[in-house]
Amino acid sequence: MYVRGTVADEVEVRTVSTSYGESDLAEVPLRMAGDGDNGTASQTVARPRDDTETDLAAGHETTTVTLWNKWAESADYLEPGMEVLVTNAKKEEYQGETQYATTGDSYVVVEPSFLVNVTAIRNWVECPRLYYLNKLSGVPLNYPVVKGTLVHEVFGDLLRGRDLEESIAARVDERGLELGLLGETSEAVAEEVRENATAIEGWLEQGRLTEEDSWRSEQLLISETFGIRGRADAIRRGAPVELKTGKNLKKEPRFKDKVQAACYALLLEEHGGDVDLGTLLYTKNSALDRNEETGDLTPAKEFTMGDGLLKFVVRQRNELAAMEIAGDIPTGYEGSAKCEYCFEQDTCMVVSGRLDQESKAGQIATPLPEEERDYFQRFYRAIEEERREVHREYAKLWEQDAQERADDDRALIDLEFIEKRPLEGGRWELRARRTSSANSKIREGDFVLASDGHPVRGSSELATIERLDDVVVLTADEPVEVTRLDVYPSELTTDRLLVAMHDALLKGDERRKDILFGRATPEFEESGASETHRNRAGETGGVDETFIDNNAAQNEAVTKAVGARDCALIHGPPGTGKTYTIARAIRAMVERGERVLLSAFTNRAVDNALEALLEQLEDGVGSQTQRSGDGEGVSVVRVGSESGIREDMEPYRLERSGDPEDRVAELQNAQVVAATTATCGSRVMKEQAFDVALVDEAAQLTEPGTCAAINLAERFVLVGDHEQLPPVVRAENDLTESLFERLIDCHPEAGVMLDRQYRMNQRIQAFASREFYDGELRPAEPEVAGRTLNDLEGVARDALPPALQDPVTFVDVEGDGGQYTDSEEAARIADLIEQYEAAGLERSEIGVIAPFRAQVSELSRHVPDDVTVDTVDRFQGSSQEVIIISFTATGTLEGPIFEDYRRINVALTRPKRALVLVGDPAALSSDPVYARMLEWART
Ligand SMILES: Nc1ncnc2c1ncn2[C@@H]1O[C@H](COP(=O)(O)OP(=O)(O)OP(=O)(O)O)[C@@H](O)[C@H]1O
Repeated sequence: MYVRGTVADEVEVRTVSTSYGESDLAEVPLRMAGDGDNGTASQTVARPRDDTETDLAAGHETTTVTLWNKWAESADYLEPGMEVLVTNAKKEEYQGETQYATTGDSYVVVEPSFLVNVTAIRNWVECPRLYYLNKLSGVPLNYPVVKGTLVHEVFGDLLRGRDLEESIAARVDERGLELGLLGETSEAVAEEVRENATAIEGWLEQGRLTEEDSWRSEQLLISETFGIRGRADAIRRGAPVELKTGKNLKKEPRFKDKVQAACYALLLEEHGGDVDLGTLLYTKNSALDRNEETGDLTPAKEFTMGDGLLKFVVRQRNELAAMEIAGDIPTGYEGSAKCEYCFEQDTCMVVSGRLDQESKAGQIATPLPEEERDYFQRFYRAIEEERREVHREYAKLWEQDAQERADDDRALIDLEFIEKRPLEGGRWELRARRTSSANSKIREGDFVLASDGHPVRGSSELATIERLDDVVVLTADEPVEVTRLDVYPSELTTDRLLVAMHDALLKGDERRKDILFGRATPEFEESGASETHRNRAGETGGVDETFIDNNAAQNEAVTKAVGARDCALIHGPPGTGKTYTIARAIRAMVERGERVLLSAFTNRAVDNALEALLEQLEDGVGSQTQRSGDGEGVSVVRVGSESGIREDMEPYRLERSGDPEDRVAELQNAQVVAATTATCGSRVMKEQAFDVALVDEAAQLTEPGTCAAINLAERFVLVGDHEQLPPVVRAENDLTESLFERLIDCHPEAGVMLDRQYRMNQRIQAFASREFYDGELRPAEPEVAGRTLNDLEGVARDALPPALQDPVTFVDVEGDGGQYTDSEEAARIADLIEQYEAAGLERSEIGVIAPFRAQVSELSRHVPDDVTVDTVDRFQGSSQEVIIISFTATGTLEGPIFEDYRRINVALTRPKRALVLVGDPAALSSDPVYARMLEWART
């Protein structure tokens, strides 16, 4: 029987005398979420399946659960509000009340929904403080790590039956760029990987891999009971095999390695296995070491997985989870590691000194100013809250059923499996047919969980989506008879935010921090030759040039960007030529011999800006742009994955595989490097340095997200519009305000607002200009101000009903009273589209925006497929000839319909020639902003 609930009050831990001697116990007051009895009491783990929930499930009663002996240690970390799960509990009647207690077979799991990574538990056992430091500063690019990854990849290949030499050659080739950055040659690395791999091959050949041996290479495992997830290197006869590239000449496996194997054993048990054996394969303990007296001759060390070890692992996991939930910082005293043997001792002391943290290793270095320490703490917590939201996403993998996941756009379900085909190198291609056209967040190129029905309980594997239309084509390491795909929540973004913040504060330049914290004012070169500018190459020059002759604000923006010694901020309302201005500024910088980083939040924005830059460079420098730096012209590279980058930018994409020297030359010699801010936090990009970083869409980036890019450069230019969409974050905290917005407030003198727009008819822009830009936004040219549908070929404005002939129209629909959908509005919008079509407009020139996903689905049922229908977020950055907005509100309003007024600004500024607002005037006029909008639309 399992018991699960929330700690209702303080927990008391005490020692009692029993007939077996002294025992610790903890009485946990628990508000029950449910209990269950799976009827198989002999099983070690009773899994909390829905079908096992019984009596108390609906009761939410408070009871007491007694945790005995070592489980009392886990009770030490419990705080009211935390969740606890006890497996194999026994029910007891005490003074007429039902209580529970652990048995000899019980596990106690603290915060089971918080999925802890197996490697995190391993690091935690080594030293909790080390685990924290790794989290803060990330793993830098270094040879042992790259080599370790290569050996693991070759191991996987060998298990899948690939030839050793072929595998080594292919895997080393794939890492050309990283090896180049590390100054390694392919031959030397291949040789070293071969040495390591020989141990593995020898072991596999020792007759252990017989016909009966059932093997599986890497497997992603998630345990909803223990709150652990991880990817086992291999599973042999149902038991975990872990590969270690480090040396171990002792007879016994290292304890932390055993811990790792034990985690996988727990995961496998939950998946129905009965695991009592673990194997650790040390590649540096082979025939090479035979002469060593102490050496064990076989590289594989098998060990029995005792109950004590498995429980120890869960207790360690509990300690880690509890600390993460409470947001505490480990000091190092929690573990038994000895600081004097630790490679990270210096780092540990510096971090604790700079942040004034307690550490077993002690403190050195002077503390950061108090405001920086406060900032660190605030953002550390904010990022960790964000991480918790990602963990909640994991929990939804088993808490929601298939249909709920699909309705949330997080899964594609009910696929019909077609086939699995072996690929070269031992991987698999999987195909399945979609049986519905349901929407989802899953896109081509995504990494997803492909399963035969359930992502956690069934057979599942991480797979890449190669193609996504009626048939889904995936590639994966292992064949899965796929019938369902789930979004795989990734912590990579949060990991990188933390590292970016750490780098900005602990490694950051003092002048930069003075600017970020408002302690100094940004400086600019004066125009005129008296002031000089010196770039990294030592060349000088003044900003005394007209860059753009038909738009004064854009010209000022470029001048500021080029002449900024610290930073410049370009505020660009919709359609004001942000991309054009960025491109012109980069061209000017490149002409001055500077090395430039071009970044943005999304791949789409990076590609747009790059496209504009390529046009500029061809106009300006007058020579071909090219990828590698050894010819004439400006060398430009785009760093990112093949699936993320737009096809026409592919020629500029930095290839990662190939000869290390060539690859690294291509990157190092590039004058312009374009990458998303997430990629700027990658190990490869962190090795790069730039004179200046230009960041587009900066108002949509969190502060640490922006830091990932600007950390790499001496000065920076942020471009964005804080009156449009804010950063996309799950939690409500400090991350919701962008660095761009904060700096515009803090250093208005560093900002320029682009005030001429090239998109909207004058009538359309009037409201947004007044409401969001103090009336300063104006059409750039008479042609823009006067644009109408008549200018479009084949369109006759007169053919439209009179109401639609005006560039802005309000269509009054009372609505059906639904909360998130409105079928009346949807039906009316379908009619409007027909009317536009009848007047000669192409459907692809019309866009429909709705505040809720549910209304987007409703609209999709009414309007033809080739009309784009979506929420505002998907429309940001794009424009259409005609935009129709479905307000989906009847009667009254509670707060702004689009959550935030900035969303309505985005919606209203997408059209070029016609805007139609569809809604219930009674509801809209109850909000002052919408009331003003209504008045404008109706006049
Ligand atoms: N100085 C200029 N002279 C002529 N055309 C311009 C100028 N600046 C921008 N444009 C044109 O205006 C249009 C919008 O420019 P751009 O795409 O750079 O705007 P944006 O501000 O990036 O747009 P969004 O609001 O969608 O992000 C483009 O067609 C561009 O060529």
